[in-house]
Amino acid sequence: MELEHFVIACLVIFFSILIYIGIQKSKKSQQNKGEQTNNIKQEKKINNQDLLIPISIYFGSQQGTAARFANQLAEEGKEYGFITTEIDLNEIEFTSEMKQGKVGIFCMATHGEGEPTDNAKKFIDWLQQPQSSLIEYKFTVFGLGNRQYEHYNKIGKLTNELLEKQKAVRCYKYGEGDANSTLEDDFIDWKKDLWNELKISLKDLKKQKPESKENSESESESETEKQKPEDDDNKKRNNINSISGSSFRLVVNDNNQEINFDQAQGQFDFQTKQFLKAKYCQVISINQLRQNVQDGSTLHIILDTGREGIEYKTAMNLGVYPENDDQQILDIANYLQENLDTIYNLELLQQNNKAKLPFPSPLSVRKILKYFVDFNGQLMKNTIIKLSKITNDEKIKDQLIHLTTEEGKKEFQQIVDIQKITIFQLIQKNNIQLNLAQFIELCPRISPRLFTIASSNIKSPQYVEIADSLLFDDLPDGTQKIGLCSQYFLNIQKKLQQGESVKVRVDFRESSFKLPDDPNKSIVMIGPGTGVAPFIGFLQERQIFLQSQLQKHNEYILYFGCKHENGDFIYKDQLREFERTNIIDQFYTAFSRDQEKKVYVQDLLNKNSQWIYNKIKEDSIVIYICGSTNMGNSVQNLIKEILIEYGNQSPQEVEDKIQNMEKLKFLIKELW
Ligand SMILES: Cc1cc2nc3c(=O)[nH]c(=O)nc-3n(C[C@H](O)[C@H](O)[C@H](O)COP(=O)(O)O)c2cc1C
Repeated sequence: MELEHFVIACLVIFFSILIYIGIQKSKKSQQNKGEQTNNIKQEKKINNQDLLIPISIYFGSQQGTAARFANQLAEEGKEYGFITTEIDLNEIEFTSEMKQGKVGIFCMATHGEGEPTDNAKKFIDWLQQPQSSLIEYKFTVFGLGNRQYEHYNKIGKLTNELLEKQKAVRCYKYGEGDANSTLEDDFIDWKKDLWNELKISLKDLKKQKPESKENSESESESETEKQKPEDDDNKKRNNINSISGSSFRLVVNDNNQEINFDQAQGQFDFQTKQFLKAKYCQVISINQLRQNVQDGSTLHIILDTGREGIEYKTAMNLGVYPENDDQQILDIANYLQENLDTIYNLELLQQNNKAKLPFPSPLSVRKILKYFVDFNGQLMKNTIIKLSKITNDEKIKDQLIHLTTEEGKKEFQQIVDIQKITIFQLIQKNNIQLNLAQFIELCPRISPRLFTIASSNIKSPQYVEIADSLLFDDLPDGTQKIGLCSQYFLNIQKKLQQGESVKVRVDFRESSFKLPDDPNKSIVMIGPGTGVAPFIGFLQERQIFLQSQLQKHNEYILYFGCKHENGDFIYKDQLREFERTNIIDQFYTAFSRDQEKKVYVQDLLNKNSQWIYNKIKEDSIVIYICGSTNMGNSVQNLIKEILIEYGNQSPQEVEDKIQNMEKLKFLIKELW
């Protein structure tokens, strides 16, 4: 009997322990889940009624990342009860926007060689002058840069320093991110406490009443809904119930009339605005520039700018707006249960005069997907979070959120960095049901791809030439992923071969590569691979110049490098002809893999170090470096070593000398 009691007592204790462990485990897992959600949403939100402080989120962006970050902050800020508006720095009057009582968050990318983006140039100039309006203005800055560049995040840092110098008041710490590795994580880390700290540091600022202009999103949305009653049938036809935070909806247009891009009016997303300003050029030809394509492929593309309207300059940059592949567009339309020919009108949901449209309308599904939705780009955590809000399947929701957490970091890297999964693949894999408007809101717009023009406007004012080294990523399953623009040009090449006429949308941008004003200055051009492109234009120009000159006053020296003389020696015949006809005075070639010991352009340059030193000392040369950042950094380091060795100068003196050469445009770089 006693034994029986003892056994029962033991069992009770055993099961109690089991139950206790179970409860603790479940508590812990709930806590973990809570923590994950909190990580995403930050410490939760403030009451809309309490705080409606307007915050402007400015961006200096070239290719759209800073604009995307600004948009993300604007959406998040609204969730926290602020009245946030993202603003292109090119579109405002600074003195009236930036003054005491106002708040600005600046997302600033650095471009060129430590330069502001095109849309931030005027702002940086303005900020460098004394501005009394900035006294007591509240600000914070996040810089976007890439550590491979010498002037890492120069513009983010400069904006931050100048605002401080102008006696503006910091309301949150400065942050910056590295596009070479951890940009989005750096951004997430920086903004972790942003909204909660702003809540404290801005508490004394003038608030706006909820019913006044640019209302909070939920209110404006319901207002719009009130204005546009819809029956069920209509709702189905109009297809769209967008994700939370959505700014527009799509309504079927029965007139079947698409908009002509040149007549588009309204306020558009940063990249859509750039797209609409761009112009179409006819493609004349696309040919292979390499001798063999075993190791890769480089295409030579000739475009006709038309006889009037478009003017370009030698070695300018050309922005190409690639289009999505037709088969992919069809697959996506099928998945979204859309007909490619359906034409939609786009209607803003918010009564906000600063809201931006993602594309002009009326427009067909085909064209929306073709021109305005980047579904092939690198997946960002913010996109995955948005996707998790769309699915109703809790398990998938959790899996998606997990990917964006610290614990899911390895999986994220595997899926995004290694497998290079796209947003559409992720949607398909998880069988997530969504509509076209949701898909558009998930994806960024397509960024222009920048090329340095490889022709001279003096030799051929009507025709622009570029070289595109095609981008292929090897995937773990043995297949390859091809870059959007590479696929685009290959598709065009096929169409041309079939006799079709094709146009591409392009714009022209200033570059720092200009020939010296002084015709007596010699130039050293260092451009391995497609880095040789701007020098083709320079050499064409010299050819024309020398035809009318009896005597040369300077020298043109070219350093070119590639893997094999009979493989990837692009522009080979043209360059050899320039050499033969003395358009190039000295031509040095480094074929890195044609002999046992690898040789690069910097090795050849090193052999001529005494000559280079003498010329730098006399200020009689301009050195141009074009190509990869790695190569550019190695060449620049070599120049520093030469100055130290022959000039007997200290490292600091050499740094100053290099800076001065860059300032005087005796050393000009274009690296990517
Ligand atoms: C042509 C080119 C030049 C760049 N120059 C710099 C630079 O000098 N310093 C730097 O920190 N980052 C530089 N970057 C990196 C960009 O700042 C970074 O990629 C950023 O995320 C781009 O933002 P955006 O897409 O808004 O233009 C450069 C990028 C490109 C493509």
